[in-house]
Amino acid sequence: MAAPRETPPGPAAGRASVLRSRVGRRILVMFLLAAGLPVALAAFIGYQTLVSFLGEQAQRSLTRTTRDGGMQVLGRLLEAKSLLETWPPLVPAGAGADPAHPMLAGLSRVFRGARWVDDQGQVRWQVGEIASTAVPLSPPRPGDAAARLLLVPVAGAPAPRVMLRLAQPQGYWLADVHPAHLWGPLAETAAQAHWEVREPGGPVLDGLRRVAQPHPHEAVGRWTLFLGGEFGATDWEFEQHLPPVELEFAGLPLLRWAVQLGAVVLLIVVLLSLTQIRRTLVPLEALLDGTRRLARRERAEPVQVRSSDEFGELARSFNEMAGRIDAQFQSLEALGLIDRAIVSGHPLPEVLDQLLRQALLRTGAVAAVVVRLTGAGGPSSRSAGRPVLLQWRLRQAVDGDGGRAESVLGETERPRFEALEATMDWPPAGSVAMAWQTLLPDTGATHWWACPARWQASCQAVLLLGFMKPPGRRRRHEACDLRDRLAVALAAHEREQVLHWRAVHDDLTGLANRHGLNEQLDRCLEASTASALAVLFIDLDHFKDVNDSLGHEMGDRLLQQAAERLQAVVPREAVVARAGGDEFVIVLPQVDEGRAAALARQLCERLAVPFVCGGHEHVLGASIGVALAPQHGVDRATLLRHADMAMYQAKQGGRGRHALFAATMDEALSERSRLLADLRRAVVSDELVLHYQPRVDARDGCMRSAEALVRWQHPELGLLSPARFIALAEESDLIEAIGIWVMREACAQMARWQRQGLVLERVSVNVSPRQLVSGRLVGEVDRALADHGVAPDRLELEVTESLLVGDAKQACEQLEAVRRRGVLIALDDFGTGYSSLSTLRQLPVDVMKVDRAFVKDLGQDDSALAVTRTILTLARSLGKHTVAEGMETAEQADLLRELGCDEMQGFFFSRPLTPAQFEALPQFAGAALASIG
Ligand SMILES: Nc1nc2c(ncn2[C@@H]2O[C@H](COP(=O)(O)OP(=O)(O)OP(=O)(O)O)[C@@H](O)[C@H]2O)c(=O)[nH]1
Repeated sequence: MAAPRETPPGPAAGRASVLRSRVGRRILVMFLLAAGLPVALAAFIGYQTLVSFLGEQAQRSLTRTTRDGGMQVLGRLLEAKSLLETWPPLVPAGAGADPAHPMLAGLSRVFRGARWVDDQGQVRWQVGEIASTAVPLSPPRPGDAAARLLLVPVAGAPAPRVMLRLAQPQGYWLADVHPAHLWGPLAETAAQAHWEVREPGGPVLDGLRRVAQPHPHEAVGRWTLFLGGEFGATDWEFEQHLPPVELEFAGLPLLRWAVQLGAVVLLIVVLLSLTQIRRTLVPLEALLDGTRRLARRERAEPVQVRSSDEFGELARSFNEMAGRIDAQFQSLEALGLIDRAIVSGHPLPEVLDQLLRQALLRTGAVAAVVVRLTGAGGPSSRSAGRPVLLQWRLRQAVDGDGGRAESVLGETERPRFEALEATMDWPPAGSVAMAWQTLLPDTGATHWWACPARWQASCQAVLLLGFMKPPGRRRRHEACDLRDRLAVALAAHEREQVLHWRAVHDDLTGLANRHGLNEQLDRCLEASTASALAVLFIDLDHFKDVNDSLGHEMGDRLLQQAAERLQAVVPREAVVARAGGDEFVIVLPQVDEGRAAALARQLCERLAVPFVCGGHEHVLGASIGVALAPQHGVDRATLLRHADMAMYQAKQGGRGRHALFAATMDEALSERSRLLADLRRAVVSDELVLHYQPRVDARDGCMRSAEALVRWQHPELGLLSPARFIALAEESDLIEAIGIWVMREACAQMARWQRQGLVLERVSVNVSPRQLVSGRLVGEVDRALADHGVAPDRLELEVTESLLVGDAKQACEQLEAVRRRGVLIALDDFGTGYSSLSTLRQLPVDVMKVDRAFVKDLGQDDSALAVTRTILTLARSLGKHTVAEGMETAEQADLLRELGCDEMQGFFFSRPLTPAQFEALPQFAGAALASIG
């Protein structure tokens, strides 16, 4: 293929390009070969035939002239013979003496010499010279021919002498034939040819001058002269050699003629072929150029081929195809622009406007309208569920602004739109004008075509196109393409909206999530620079218990109910969000402190109303912290943090209430966070220590066991009691790690004492309900006992009644498992809880500890004595071992002993002691402790 050229070829360029085109050259060469070869072949064959014919002719003529030459030589011989015959047999008198005798003159012209020899062999007469030495002078023998030619070689001569012997009645003639006379006829033509005369196989006879260098291709004419009859001699062979020049010259005109003819033929062929090639190539070039332009996606100019043959037909088809492809390119380009706008997330109105413009341009419509049927404006929109006349554009203002009314159509329009398949003349002619048409300016359309844009089987929208006359198939096809884009654009927009909605909303409650809260709070803060704004941080009280006791599903339902209650209470303009877990945040724009506090109170009351879930009532309540902008903060983070602090304060203050943020809270909370961080470090860096408080047998005052109590040796604050950090640990989940550490350390200490020979029956440690919730208690107990080689019955675990609030079943199962190993379980703070007797009865406990609240009033308050008695009686009736704690006086000890308590513990006997102090107790050896208080 020819290399692509940039300039489009005109007719002149088309002509010039005939020889530049490879195809053109190839065809031309083919034509030339097709015509030239036969001409050349014919010329060659003709020439050869002619040359051969002329050669034959020449040969024939040569043979003829050779024969003529031979015949002339024969004539000379005959002349010589007749001359001798006419000579008288006797030498005429005086003849020999007179050299001017006319006979002698004739004789000397023919012979070089002649001699008459008589019968006796006497030379009677001689004229001229005869080479007598070389001549056999023998007389003719009888029977010899009268005339005889003799060839007499002469030393040094180029040819033998030709002698003629003629017998006469009294003698004979011997004459030496003059070579000039004999070979004269041949010598006349010696300028063009040369002759050779010889006897067969003999030497050359003629003695004529020879061409020095014979021509290699000379022509030769041969003829044999019979001499046997007349002269009794051997035949002479005549050869005439002629150079070939004459023959070639004879063929030249023909050659010239043939060349000229061939040239004329070739010229005609070239002209004809060029004409034909041009007729083929010019349309081909035009088509090729058209194809290239099409490939370059340049605007398709029709290919100009003015002929009615196949090329004309091809050009017409090509133009048609190019037109279609061009239209498709443009369509694809337009669709590509729309696609790009969709993919790059351009705003929906922009995408729709682009689409409507293209609809007008590509379909020839005078009006293009989008009616949206689904998702129009989101669930809260006034148009929800009703068709919306979303956007339109008219041909008469294609470059101006389009219309974007978002006009909501009547509910009755929906079924009409939904029932649509792509239809022409919709609504049918003559029907009442549709409501949507009245919302548009005058479009001038006489026919409407509706294309329903479906997405996942639901009709999202309808693209309505108004025409002046019914559109053709191609235009309808274009409309369908645009309709598909419309479906995609709307679906993408909707998906975007859903994704955004999901990103800023909480799935469970439908409220704003933390991201949504951040967005909206920022927006409110921007809008309320001048006015006040309140942030309410709400945390449900003891919500975890609901989860633990009823499961997460119930917890979820309860969160939903709480969210509904919040929304029902707050004003319309408030933002309600779920910040996470059981935490909600309400942003109240334009409220003062009093209004915010009143609303917080109202919310507390509302949330304190029991929730009904799963057929049961649940009392929850909430703690609310209130922070106000601008006095408590002007940015989102500060306001939320301060509201959270206030909420914490409300929790600390007893829950079910609200608290307004105060600057001091910040201080307290900062300290709390510092302490929490220190505690986290303390657990891993051995800052915790155990002190042991002896427990004394009420009967004999001997120390039987001890309670391990944790202390924190803070590097800066000194030794801290559990009251300073256990609550913090409980809130932060550090309690489990602390509980495990306490149990392991107590076992380790027991093992050390054991190795020292110090005997203690049991050590008791406190177990947090959270240790039971985690489900790891049994494993940790096993590991602690095994690691330190302590018998299970030397360990006692103290639990509180609060374990029954959560998943009591799981807690009891774990305690039962521990108990089966021989470890004792003590119920701490017995009497302060609310457990029913039947529940208590089922608890897997061995020991019941009477709370110090009852013990401390013994001897001062009769009711305390009554309660303590009841508790001890109850415990005994259940078969439990009893321990009373908080013993501070001897009176209390006496009373408890009287009431039948098994063991006692308190300052009266001993404060909690370090291991070293504990080891130093003399009672460790079994003495009564009563005396050491
Ligand atoms: N059902 C349910 N529970 C959740 C969800 N998100 C968090 N929680 C639980 O909600 C509880 C919130 O814990 P806290 O607020 O610390 O516990 P609380 O019992 O309310 O304690 P106070 O706030 O001190 O009264 C945790 O147990 C979480 O596991 C949720 O989406 N659904």
